[in-house]
Amino acid sequence: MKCLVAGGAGYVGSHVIIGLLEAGHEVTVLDNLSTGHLAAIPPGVGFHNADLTDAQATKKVVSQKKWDVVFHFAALSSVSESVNRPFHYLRQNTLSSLNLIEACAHQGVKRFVFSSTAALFNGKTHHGLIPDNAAIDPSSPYGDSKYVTERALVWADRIYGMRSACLRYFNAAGADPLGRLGEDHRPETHLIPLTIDTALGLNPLLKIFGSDYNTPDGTCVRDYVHVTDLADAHIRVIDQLDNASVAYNLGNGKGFSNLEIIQSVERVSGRKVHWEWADRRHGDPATLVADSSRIQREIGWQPQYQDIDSIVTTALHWRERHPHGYGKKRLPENSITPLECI
Ligand SMILES: NC(=O)c1ccc[n+]([C@@H]2O[C@H](COP(=O)([O-])OP(=O)(O)OC[C@H]3O[C@@H](n4cnc5c(N)ncnc54)[C@H](O)[C@@H]3O)[C@@H](O)[C@H]2O)c1
Ligand SMILES: O=c1ccn([C@@H]2O[C@H](COP(=O)(O)OP(=O)(O)O[C@H]3O[C@H](CO)[C@H](O)[C@H](O)[C@H]3O)[C@@H](O)[C@H]2O)c(=O)[nH]1
Repeated sequence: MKCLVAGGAGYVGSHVIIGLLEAGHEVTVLDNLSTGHLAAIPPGVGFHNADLTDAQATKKVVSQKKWDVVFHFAALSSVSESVNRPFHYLRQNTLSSLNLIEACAHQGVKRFVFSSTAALFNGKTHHGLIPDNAAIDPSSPYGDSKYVTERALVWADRIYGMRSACLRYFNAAGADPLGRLGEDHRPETHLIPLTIDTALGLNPLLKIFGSDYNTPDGTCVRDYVHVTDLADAHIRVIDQLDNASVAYNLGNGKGFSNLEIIQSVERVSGRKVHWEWADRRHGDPATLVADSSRIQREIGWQPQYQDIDSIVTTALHWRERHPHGYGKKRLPENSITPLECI
Protein backbone atom coordinates (compact mmCIF):
# COMPACT_ATOMS: atom_id res chain seq x y z
CA MET A 1 0.00 0.00 0.00
CA LYS A 2 1.06 3.62 -0.54
CA CYS A 3 1.04 5.25 2.90
CA LEU A 4 1.28 8.95 3.75
CA VAL A 5 2.42 9.50 7.33
CA ALA A 6 1.83 12.98 8.77
CA GLY A 7 4.07 13.39 11.83
CA GLY A 8 6.26 10.45 10.81
CA ALA A 9 9.44 12.08 12.17
CA GLY A 10 8.06 11.86 15.72
CA TYR A 11 8.23 9.20 18.40
CA VAL A 12 5.15 7.08 17.68
CA GLY A 13 5.05 7.80 13.93
CA SER A 14 8.63 6.65 13.31
CA HIS A 15 7.99 3.35 15.10
CA VAL A 16 4.85 2.78 13.02
CA ILE A 17 6.85 3.46 9.84
CA ILE A 18 9.29 0.66 10.70
CA GLY A 19 6.31 -1.67 11.04
CA LEU A 20 4.82 -0.49 7.74
CA LEU A 21 8.13 -1.01 5.91
CA GLU A 22 8.53 -4.48 7.43
CA ALA A 23 5.00 -5.31 6.22
CA GLY A 24 6.07 -4.32 2.68
CA HIS A 25 4.28 -0.98 2.39
CA GLU A 26 5.60 2.16 0.67
CA VAL A 27 5.90 5.18 2.99
CA THR A 28 6.09 8.96 2.54
CA VAL A 29 6.36 11.35 5.48
CA LEU A 30 4.86 14.82 5.81
CA ASP A 31 6.35 16.65 8.81
CA ASN A 32 7.38 20.18 9.79
CA LEU A 33 10.09 18.83 12.13
CA SER A 34 8.79 21.05 14.96
CA THR A 35 9.21 18.23 17.47
CA GLY A 36 10.34 15.38 15.20
CA HIS A 37 13.76 14.42 13.86
CA LEU A 38 14.98 13.71 10.33
CA ALA A 39 17.21 10.99 11.79
CA ALA A 40 14.14 9.16 13.08
CA ILE A 41 12.84 8.60 9.56
CA PRO A 42 14.00 5.17 8.36
CA PRO A 43 15.74 4.68 5.00
CA GLY A 44 13.74 4.28 1.82
CA VAL A 45 11.07 6.75 2.95
CA GLY A 46 10.07 9.90 1.04
CA PHE A 47 9.93 13.17 2.95
CA HIS A 48 7.99 16.42 2.53
CA ASN A 49 8.89 19.25 4.89
CA ALA A 50 5.42 20.81 5.20
CA ASP A 51 3.22 22.28 7.90
CA LEU A 52 -0.33 20.98 8.23
CA THR A 53 -1.56 24.37 9.40
CA ASP A 54 -0.81 25.53 5.83
CA ALA A 55 -3.84 24.30 3.86
CA GLN A 56 -2.24 24.81 0.43
CA ALA A 57 0.98 23.02 1.35
CA THR A 58 -1.03 20.15 2.83
CA LYS A 59 -3.21 19.86 -0.27
CA LYS A 60 -0.12 19.84 -2.49
CA VAL A 61 1.40 16.85 -0.70
CA VAL A 62 -1.89 14.95 -0.43
CA SER A 63 -2.63 15.40 -4.16
CA GLN A 64 0.75 13.97 -5.25
CA LYS A 65 -0.27 10.31 -5.16
CA LYS A 66 -3.26 8.06 -4.77
CA TRP A 67 -2.69 7.15 -1.12
CA ASP A 68 -4.16 3.84 0.05
CA VAL A 69 -3.97 4.97 3.66
CA VAL A 70 -3.10 8.20 5.48
CA PHE A 71 -1.81 8.20 9.07
CA HIS A 72 -2.06 11.34 11.21
CA PHE A 73 0.36 11.60 14.16
CA ALA A 74 1.14 15.33 13.88
CA ALA A 75 0.07 17.31 16.94
CA LEU A 76 1.12 19.29 19.93
CA SER A 77 0.73 16.69 22.64
CA SER A 78 1.53 17.93 26.14
CA VAL A 79 -1.52 17.76 28.40
CA SER A 80 -0.18 20.34 30.88
CA GLU A 81 1.14 22.78 28.26
CA SER A 82 -2.31 22.76 26.68
CA VAL A 83 -3.80 24.06 29.94
CA ASN A 84 -1.32 26.94 29.90
CA ARG A 85 -1.84 27.65 26.17
CA PRO A 86 -5.42 26.53 25.49
CA PHE A 87 -6.17 28.50 22.33
CA HIS A 88 -2.80 27.75 20.79
CA TYR A 89 -3.40 24.02 21.29
CA LEU A 90 -6.99 24.12 20.09
CA ARG A 91 -6.02 26.18 17.04
CA GLN A 92 -2.93 24.20 16.03
CA ASN A 93 -4.33 20.72 16.51
CA THR A 94 -7.77 21.30 15.05
CA LEU A 95 -6.52 23.41 12.12
CA SER A 96 -3.82 20.86 11.23
CA SER A 97 -6.29 18.02 11.43
CA LEU A 98 -9.03 19.77 9.47
CA ASN A 99 -6.61 20.72 6.69
CA LEU A 100 -5.38 17.15 6.38
CA ILE A 101 -8.83 15.56 6.62
CA GLU A 102 -10.32 17.95 4.08
CA ALA A 103 -7.47 17.42 1.62
CA CYS A 104 -7.77 13.64 2.01
CA ALA A 105 -11.57 13.64 1.65
CA HIS A 106 -11.39 15.74 -1.52
CA GLN A 107 -8.61 13.56 -2.91
CA GLY A 108 -10.75 10.43 -2.46
CA VAL A 109 -8.62 8.81 0.27
CA LYS A 110 -10.55 5.85 1.67
CA ARG A 111 -8.57 4.93 4.81
CA PHE A 112 -7.37 7.30 7.54
CA VAL A 113 -5.76 6.37 10.88
CA PHE A 114 -5.68 9.02 13.62
CA SER A 115 -3.66 9.25 16.87
CA SER A 116 -6.34 9.98 19.42
CA THR A 117 -5.81 9.79 23.15
CA ALA A 118 -6.89 8.62 26.58
CA ALA A 119 -7.07 12.33 27.42
CA LEU A 120 -10.64 12.21 26.01
CA PHE A 121 -11.58 10.69 29.37
CA ASN A 122 -11.54 12.25 32.81
CA GLY A 123 -10.95 8.95 34.58
CA LYS A 124 -13.63 9.76 37.15
CA THR A 125 -16.78 8.29 35.68
CA HIS A 126 -15.40 4.75 35.49
CA HIS A 127 -14.06 2.77 38.37
CA GLY A 128 -11.49 0.45 36.92
CA LEU A 129 -10.82 0.05 33.22
CA ILE A 130 -12.08 2.66 30.74
CA PRO A 131 -14.11 1.10 27.89
CA ASP A 132 -14.40 2.55 24.36
CA ASN A 133 -17.89 3.82 25.09
CA ALA A 134 -16.99 5.72 28.29
CA ALA A 135 -18.26 9.30 28.44
CA ILE A 136 -16.02 11.76 26.63
CA ASP A 137 -15.07 14.56 29.04
CA PRO A 138 -11.53 15.85 28.46
CA SER A 139 -9.67 17.42 31.41
CA SER A 140 -7.52 19.51 29.06
CA PRO A 141 -7.74 21.56 25.85
CA TYR A 142 -5.41 18.96 24.32
CA GLY A 143 -8.02 16.26 24.89
CA ASP A 144 -10.73 18.44 23.37
CA SER A 145 -8.61 19.21 20.30
CA LYS A 146 -8.45 15.46 19.69
CA TYR A 147 -12.18 15.08 20.17
CA VAL A 148 -12.92 17.78 17.57
CA THR A 149 -10.76 15.81 15.16
CA GLU A 150 -12.61 12.59 15.92
CA ARG A 151 -15.89 14.38 15.11
CA ALA A 152 -14.51 15.76 11.83
CA LEU A 153 -13.65 12.19 10.88
CA VAL A 154 -17.24 11.09 11.55
CA TRP A 155 -18.40 13.65 8.98
CA ALA A 156 -15.66 12.72 6.51
CA ASP A 157 -17.04 9.18 6.58
CA ARG A 158 -20.71 10.16 6.31
CA ILE A 159 -20.23 12.67 3.51
CA TYR A 160 -17.14 11.46 1.63
CA GLY A 161 -16.99 7.76 2.53
CA MET A 162 -13.51 8.14 4.08
CA ARG A 163 -13.24 5.40 6.71
CA SER A 164 -11.19 6.17 9.78
CA ALA A 165 -9.70 4.50 12.83
CA CYS A 166 -9.30 6.69 15.91
CA LEU A 167 -6.76 4.89 18.09
CA ARG A 168 -7.01 6.30 21.59
CA TYR A 169 -3.58 5.50 22.95
CA PHE A 170 -3.00 5.54 26.65
CA ASN A 171 0.64 6.34 27.55
CA ALA A 172 3.04 5.41 24.75
CA ALA A 173 6.32 4.14 26.17
CA GLY A 174 9.47 2.14 25.40
CA ALA A 175 11.63 2.01 22.30
CA ASP A 176 12.21 -0.19 19.28
CA PRO A 177 13.51 -3.50 20.75
CA LEU A 178 16.24 -3.66 18.06
CA GLY A 179 17.51 -0.24 19.17
CA ARG A 180 16.87 1.53 15.86
CA LEU A 181 14.58 4.23 17.31
CA GLY A 182 13.63 5.75 20.64
CA GLU A 183 11.91 8.65 22.39
CA ASP A 184 13.41 12.14 22.04
CA HIS A 185 10.98 14.93 22.90
CA ARG A 186 12.54 18.36 23.52
CA PRO A 187 11.94 19.39 26.17
CA GLU A 188 11.09 15.94 27.47
CA THR A 189 7.98 16.03 29.64
CA HIS A 190 7.10 12.33 29.85
CA LEU A 191 7.59 10.42 33.06
CA ILE A 192 9.47 7.31 31.88
CA PRO A 193 12.19 9.04 29.80
CA LEU A 194 12.66 11.69 32.51
CA THR A 195 13.00 9.04 35.20
CA ILE A 196 15.53 7.16 33.07
CA ASP A 197 17.49 10.36 32.45
CA THR A 198 17.58 10.97 36.19
CA ALA A 199 18.89 7.45 36.82
CA LEU A 200 21.56 7.97 34.14
CA GLY A 201 22.61 11.34 35.59
CA LEU A 202 21.33 13.26 32.54
CA ASN A 203 18.66 15.00 34.65
CA PRO A 204 19.64 16.15 38.15
CA LEU A 205 16.31 15.71 39.92
CA LEU A 206 12.90 14.27 39.03
CA LYS A 207 9.82 16.06 40.30
CA ILE A 208 6.71 14.03 41.05
CA PHE A 209 3.62 16.13 40.46
CA GLY A 210 1.08 15.59 43.23
CA SER A 211 0.98 13.32 46.28
CA ASP A 212 -2.70 13.63 47.20
CA TYR A 213 -4.60 11.98 44.35
CA ASN A 214 -7.27 9.45 45.17
CA THR A 215 -5.05 6.50 44.25
CA PRO A 216 -3.36 3.79 46.37
CA ASP A 217 -0.11 5.76 46.90
CA GLY A 218 -1.45 9.27 46.19
CA THR A 219 0.30 9.65 42.80
CA CYS A 220 -1.32 9.46 39.36
CA VAL A 221 -1.82 6.06 37.74
CA ARG A 222 -1.26 5.52 34.00
CA ASP A 223 -1.46 2.65 31.52
CA TYR A 224 1.86 2.36 29.66
CA VAL A 225 1.66 0.67 26.27
CA HIS A 226 4.79 -0.22 24.30
CA VAL A 227 5.31 1.83 21.15
CA THR A 228 5.99 -1.33 19.10
CA ASP A 229 2.64 -2.74 20.25
CA LEU A 230 1.04 0.54 19.16
CA ALA A 231 2.71 0.15 15.77
CA ASP A 232 1.27 -3.34 15.41
CA ALA A 233 -2.24 -2.01 16.11
CA HIS A 234 -1.88 0.62 13.37
CA ILE A 235 -0.95 -1.99 10.80
CA ARG A 236 -3.65 -4.46 11.79
CA VAL A 237 -6.39 -1.83 11.79
CA ILE A 238 -5.87 -0.96 8.10
CA ASP A 239 -7.85 -4.04 6.97
CA GLN A 240 -10.66 -3.23 9.39
CA LEU A 241 -11.27 0.01 7.49
CA ASP A 242 -12.76 -1.85 4.53
CA ASN A 243 -15.84 -2.43 6.72
CA ALA A 244 -16.50 0.67 8.82
CA SER A 245 -14.94 3.51 10.79
CA VAL A 246 -13.83 2.57 14.30
CA ALA A 247 -12.60 4.15 17.54
CA TYR A 248 -10.62 1.94 19.91
CA ASN A 249 -9.04 2.37 23.33
CA LEU A 250 -5.48 1.11 23.17
CA GLY A 251 -3.58 0.28 26.33
CA ASN A 252 -2.20 -2.60 28.36
CA GLY A 253 -5.04 -2.73 30.86
CA LYS A 254 -2.72 -2.35 33.86
CA GLY A 255 -2.08 0.84 35.80
CA PHE A 256 1.21 1.94 37.34
CA SER A 257 1.57 4.84 39.73
CA ASN A 258 4.27 7.46 39.27
CA LEU A 259 6.13 6.00 42.26
CA GLU A 260 5.92 2.51 40.74
CA ILE A 261 7.59 3.88 37.59
CA ILE A 262 10.48 5.16 39.70
CA GLN A 263 10.78 1.72 41.32
CA SER A 264 10.77 0.02 37.92
CA VAL A 265 13.54 2.28 36.57
CA GLU A 266 15.60 1.67 39.72
CA ARG A 267 15.16 -2.12 39.37
CA VAL A 268 16.00 -2.22 35.68
CA SER A 269 18.91 0.24 35.74
CA GLY A 270 20.33 -0.77 39.10
CA ARG A 271 20.68 2.96 39.87
CA LYS A 272 19.03 5.32 42.32
CA VAL A 273 16.58 7.93 41.02
CA HIS A 274 16.77 11.25 42.88
CA TRP A 275 13.31 12.76 43.12
CA GLU A 276 11.20 15.18 45.15
CA TRP A 277 7.53 16.08 45.51
CA ALA A 278 6.08 18.99 43.53
CA ASP A 279 2.61 20.51 43.17
CA ARG A 280 0.01 18.82 41.00
CA ARG A 281 0.36 19.48 37.27
CA HIS A 282 -2.64 21.13 35.60
CA GLY A 283 -4.86 18.89 33.49
CA ASP A 284 -3.73 15.53 34.96
CA PRO A 285 -6.55 13.05 35.66
CA ALA A 286 -5.82 10.80 38.66
CA THR A 287 -6.16 7.45 36.90
CA LEU A 288 -6.33 6.39 33.25
CA VAL A 289 -6.29 2.66 32.49
CA ALA A 290 -7.68 1.12 29.30
CA ASP A 291 -10.16 -1.60 28.63
CA SER A 292 -8.78 -2.65 25.22
CA SER A 293 -10.88 -5.79 24.91
CA ARG A 294 -12.73 -4.53 21.84
CA ILE A 295 -9.65 -3.93 19.68
CA GLN A 296 -8.26 -7.27 20.84
CA ARG A 297 -11.47 -9.04 19.81
CA GLU A 298 -12.06 -7.23 16.53
CA ILE A 299 -8.57 -7.01 15.00
CA GLY A 300 -6.70 -9.66 16.98
CA TRP A 301 -4.33 -7.13 18.58
CA GLN A 302 -2.48 -8.45 21.61
CA PRO A 303 0.20 -6.42 23.42
CA GLN A 304 3.54 -8.25 23.58
CA TYR A 305 5.00 -6.01 26.31
CA GLN A 306 2.73 -6.27 29.31
CA ASP A 307 5.34 -6.16 32.02
CA ILE A 308 6.40 -2.61 32.98
CA ASP A 309 10.04 -3.63 33.50
CA SER A 310 10.27 -4.95 29.93
CA ILE A 311 8.87 -1.67 28.58
CA VAL A 312 11.30 0.38 30.68
CA THR A 313 14.21 -1.88 29.62
CA THR A 314 13.77 -1.05 25.91
CA ALA A 315 13.61 2.68 26.70
CA LEU A 316 16.68 2.48 28.94
CA HIS A 317 18.72 0.60 26.34
CA TRP A 318 18.03 3.23 23.69
CA ARG A 319 18.81 6.11 26.01
CA GLU A 320 22.07 4.52 27.19
CA ARG A 321 23.23 4.33 23.57
CA HIS A 322 21.78 7.76 22.66
CA PRO A 323 22.24 10.08 25.63
CA HIS A 324 21.76 13.04 23.29
CA GLY A 325 18.80 11.45 21.52
CA TYR A 326 18.87 11.98 17.78
CA GLY A 327 20.81 15.21 18.24
CA LYS A 328 24.48 14.63 18.60
CA LYS A 329 25.01 10.94 18.28
CA ARG A 330 24.34 9.10 15.05
CA LEU A 331 22.31 5.91 15.02
CA PRO A 332 24.28 2.65 14.91
CA GLU A 333 25.67 1.43 11.57
CA ASN A 334 23.17 -0.47 9.40
CA SER A 335 20.15 0.78 11.32
CA ILE A 336 19.58 3.87 9.25
CA THR A 337 20.84 5.13 5.88
CA PRO A 338 20.64 8.60 4.34
CA LEU A 339 17.16 9.90 3.83
CA GLU A 340 15.75 9.98 0.33
CA CYS A 341 14.05 13.34 -0.08
CA ILE A 342 11.42 13.83 -2.75
N1 LIG B 1 3.28 9.93 23.32
C1 LIG B 1 2.15 9.55 23.94
O1 LIG B 1 2.18 9.03 25.06
C2 LIG B 1 0.81 9.74 23.28
C3 LIG B 1 -0.33 9.23 23.91
C4 LIG B 1 -1.57 9.41 23.28
C5 LIG B 1 -1.65 10.06 22.05
N2 LIG B 1 -0.53 10.55 21.48
C6 LIG B 1 -0.64 11.23 20.18
O2 LIG B 1 0.17 10.52 19.26
C7 LIG B 1 0.74 11.42 18.30
C8 LIG B 1 2.24 11.22 18.26
O3 LIG B 1 2.80 11.50 19.53
P1 LIG B 1 4.39 11.55 19.70
O4 LIG B 1 4.67 11.33 21.14
O5 LIG B 1 5.00 10.68 18.66
O6 LIG B 1 4.66 13.08 19.35
P2 LIG B 1 5.91 13.73 18.60
O7 LIG B 1 5.93 15.15 19.00
O8 LIG B 1 7.14 12.92 18.83
O9 LIG B 1 5.52 13.60 17.07
C9 LIG B 1 4.68 14.51 16.41
C10 LIG B 1 5.25 14.76 15.02
O10 LIG B 1 4.37 15.64 14.30
C11 LIG B 1 5.12 16.70 13.73
N3 LIG B 1 4.23 17.87 13.67
C12 LIG B 1 3.67 18.52 14.72
N4 LIG B 1 2.89 19.53 14.28
C13 LIG B 1 2.96 19.51 12.92
C14 LIG B 1 2.38 20.29 11.89
N5 LIG B 1 1.58 21.33 12.17
N6 LIG B 1 2.66 19.98 10.60
C15 LIG B 1 3.47 18.95 10.31
N7 LIG B 1 4.05 18.17 11.24
C16 LIG B 1 3.80 18.44 12.53
C17 LIG B 1 6.31 16.90 14.65
O11 LIG B 1 7.42 17.52 14.04
C18 LIG B 1 6.61 15.44 15.05
O12 LIG B 1 7.48 14.82 14.13
C19 LIG B 1 0.29 12.81 18.72
O13 LIG B 1 -0.81 13.16 17.92
C20 LIG B 1 -0.11 12.65 20.18
O14 LIG B 1 -1.10 13.57 20.54
C21 LIG B 1 0.70 10.40 22.05
O1 LIG C 1 8.43 15.12 35.42
C1 LIG C 1 7.34 14.53 35.51
C2 LIG C 1 6.59 14.13 34.37
C3 LIG C 1 5.38 13.50 34.57
N1 LIG C 1 4.93 13.26 35.81
C4 LIG C 1 3.63 12.59 36.01
O2 LIG C 1 3.65 11.36 35.31
C5 LIG C 1 2.33 11.04 34.84
C6 LIG C 1 2.40 10.77 33.35
O3 LIG C 1 2.74 12.00 32.69
P1 LIG C 1 3.31 12.05 31.19
O4 LIG C 1 3.66 13.47 30.91
O5 LIG C 1 4.36 11.02 31.01
O6 LIG C 1 2.07 11.59 30.30
P2 LIG C 1 0.58 12.14 30.29
O7 LIG C 1 -0.28 11.10 30.97
O8 LIG C 1 0.46 13.53 30.79
O9 LIG C 1 0.26 12.22 28.73
C7 LIG C 1 0.61 11.23 27.74
O10 LIG C 1 -0.44 10.33 27.57
C8 LIG C 1 -1.69 10.95 27.31
C9 LIG C 1 -2.68 9.82 27.18
O11 LIG C 1 -2.84 9.20 28.42
C10 LIG C 1 -1.63 11.91 26.13
O12 LIG C 1 -2.15 11.52 24.94
C11 LIG C 1 -0.35 12.70 25.97
O13 LIG C 1 -0.12 13.15 24.64
C12 LIG C 1 0.86 11.95 26.41
O14 LIG C 1 1.91 12.87 26.56
C13 LIG C 1 1.46 12.25 35.22
O15 LIG C 1 0.83 11.98 36.43
C14 LIG C 1 2.46 13.37 35.44
O16 LIG C 1 2.03 14.37 36.35
C15 LIG C 1 5.64 13.64 36.95
O17 LIG C 1 5.22 13.43 38.07
N2 LIG C 1 6.84 14.26 36.75
